[in-house]
Amino acid sequence: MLALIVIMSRSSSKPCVARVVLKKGKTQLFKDGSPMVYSGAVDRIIGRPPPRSGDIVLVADGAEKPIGWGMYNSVSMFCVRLMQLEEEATRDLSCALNMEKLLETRINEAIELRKSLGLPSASTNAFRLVNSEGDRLSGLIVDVFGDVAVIASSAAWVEKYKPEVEASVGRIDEINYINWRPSSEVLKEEGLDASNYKERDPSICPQRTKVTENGIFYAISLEGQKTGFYADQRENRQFISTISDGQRVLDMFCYSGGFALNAARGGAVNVIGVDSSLPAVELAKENIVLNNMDPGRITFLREDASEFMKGALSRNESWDIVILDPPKLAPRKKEL
Ligand SMILES: C[S@@+](CC[C@H](N)C(=O)[O-])C[C@H]1O[C@@H](n2cnc3c(N)ncnc32)[C@H](O)[C@@H]1O
Repeated sequence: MLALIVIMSRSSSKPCVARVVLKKGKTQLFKDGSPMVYSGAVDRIIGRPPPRSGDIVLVADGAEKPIGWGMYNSVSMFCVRLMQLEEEATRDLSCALNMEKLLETRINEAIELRKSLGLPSASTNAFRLVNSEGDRLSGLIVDVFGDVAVIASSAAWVEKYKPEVEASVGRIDEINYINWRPSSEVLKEEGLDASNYKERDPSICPQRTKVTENGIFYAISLEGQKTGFYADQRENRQFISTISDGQRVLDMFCYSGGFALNAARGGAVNVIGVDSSLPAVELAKENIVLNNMDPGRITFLREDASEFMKGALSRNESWDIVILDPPKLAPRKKEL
């Protein structure tokens, strides 16, 4: 049974959902779960009037049989972000072709999954609640820092459904503040000019917050890099604390000092953190004070990584442990 066609025929409010028909041999990738339907995979689009950016569309195989539905974008190289596959819609019709309901369901699933992983826990109140494709919400990231949720949007549909996303996240008991952070550069490629979008409203969300992770406190600037904190390195940061006793440690690309602080807490005799960003280094220095650490054993320097390494080489300096957590070296093809 084709659940999506049944829904369409029953619902007078969705009378003309266009169909994006894939080229022969191009469907498996999407049936297997990749949500980004790139333009090169599309054979034709059926629908009068043709779909506009932000419309819900069906994605169909070469025989025009729907394999799922998603959000259309006429500008992006990903012309559809698949939101739900046909088989899932067949199992539970409640979310089929219904973005509001689907969003609420997916975000609730993400909350339950994190709870099953023990997040938040006694050892941390900083974690990624929604991880874009990983939680089948391509383009949406939600990080939780204590009672603040930072929402990073990198898809046009996320901006379109901003009120619904905020409402779903706002229903979480622990959350008192929401900070919306559009990824301007990526959204440009989605056809949105996000350069003048208002970010944090200081009367609604503070500029700073504080979290704890593995017994270390971190000041977070909600205007800082990405969402403000690299929650993904939690386990690696903790690992460093277990191998640092008596070691000399270099934390290259240190941001707010996470690896360095863990090394110092783990008994390192000397720790240096290096980052080219002044706000990052200031935050890292603030975190030394916040954690009552000995400033004689831990130093943060604002310097370019290559320059620092050239200097270290000429000074014949070496370390027992070197952590390298660099930014993307070639974020896009043209920079290769
Ligand atoms: C992925 S983040 C590091 C996150 C950090 N390890 C943590 O656990 O929070 C990469 C860092 O590299 C810094 N960075 C970028 N280019 C740099 C360069 N040329 N030299 C030094 N630092 C750089 C950025 O400012 C950013 O803080």
